Amino acid sequence: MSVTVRVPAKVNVQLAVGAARSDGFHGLANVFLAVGLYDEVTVTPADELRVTCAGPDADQVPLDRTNLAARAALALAGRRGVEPAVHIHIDKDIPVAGGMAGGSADGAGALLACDALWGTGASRAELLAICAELGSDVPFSLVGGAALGVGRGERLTPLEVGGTFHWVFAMAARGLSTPAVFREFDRLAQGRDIPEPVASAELLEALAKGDADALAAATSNELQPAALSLFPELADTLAAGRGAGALTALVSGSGPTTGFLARDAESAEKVAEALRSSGTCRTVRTAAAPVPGATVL
Ligand SMILES: C[C@@](CO)(OP(=O)(O)O)[C@H](O)COP(=O)(O)OP(=O)(O)OC[C@H]1O[C@@H](n2ccc(N)nc2=O)[C@H](O)[C@@H]1O
Ligand SMILES: Nc1ncnc2c1ncn2[C@@H]1O[C@H](COP(=O)(O)OP(=O)(O)O)[C@@H](O)[C@H]1O
Repeated sequence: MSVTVRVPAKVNVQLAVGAARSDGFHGLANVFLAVGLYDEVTVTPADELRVTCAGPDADQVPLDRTNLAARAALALAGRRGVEPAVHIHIDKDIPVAGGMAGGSADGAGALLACDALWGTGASRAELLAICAELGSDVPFSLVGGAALGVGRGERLTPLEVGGTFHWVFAMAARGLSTPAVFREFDRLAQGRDIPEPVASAELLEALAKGDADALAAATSNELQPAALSLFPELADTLAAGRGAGALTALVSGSGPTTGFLARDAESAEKVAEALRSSGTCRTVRTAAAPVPGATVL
């Protein structure tokens, strides 16, 4: 018997970043949108905990106990006094170290899958608490849709979305480390006053109305200058997408994946084609949003 869970990637339509806290994390106003690019996590009873991974970026995924899926299984088993004897297989389609929360998706997916496989019957609140221990982005991978994350991004309020948004994502030739991007943010912020991060009222209204033009006008990512400082070539990718008619172009979270909001599916295909022939990125994908969070198939 096995259980498979499908989990989406995310893009941050707003990422407001506060000053570094004493625990090393940064306070955020993080507006997440779940997008239709997915990893699938399958768990099967086995003699001992084992992780395997398939997909274009599989060689970059750790298969030891640092894998977020393994950590999720261990965390649930530890709390519930269950042996973590499970084979976790990840079918990976979300780019690795791309700023789209692929590892977080696998953590949330493994948690939900193990809960179903072992019949632990953990409450939603308990699952969310384990997710928050695993990483700041992991709770959102469980809930999906759209949400505002505050604290370090783990305290979520679901948001209403009044329509479908059409996105194009350009994957870069190499990854960017999230802690390195936050460190670069701190370096660039030295000597400046950093305001408390707050969600933009215009942005929340644009989401609620499903208004792509208004959303494009309101998107912002305060990690973007840091990501561009570490990976300057991303500016060429952003320019290529803008030139092809994207309503807005931004770095996704800590990057280096870049996201382009298009007016409709047809325009998204045009932007994708232009990015493919621009020679400024590794692969290009289109995806609609929002989509549900981790789901047992
Ligand atoms: C930036 C964001 C935006 O959604 O995601 P990515 O774009 O990397 O996917 C997130 O804040 C990343 O969340 P996640 O990848 O879960 O990070 P965590 O494992 O919790 O933390 C990794 C490291 O990032 C830094 N970090 C993370 C979150 C936060 N609010 N402040 C931080 O300073 C810390 O250095 C921390 O040690
Ligand atoms: N299941 C997983 N999939 C991908 N990366 C993982 C996983 N578990 C742990 N990692 C580690 O997390 C790092 C960040 O990966 P990822 O979550 O894909 O990117 P991001 O934090 O930029 O969204 C990787 O470089 C890898 O070392």
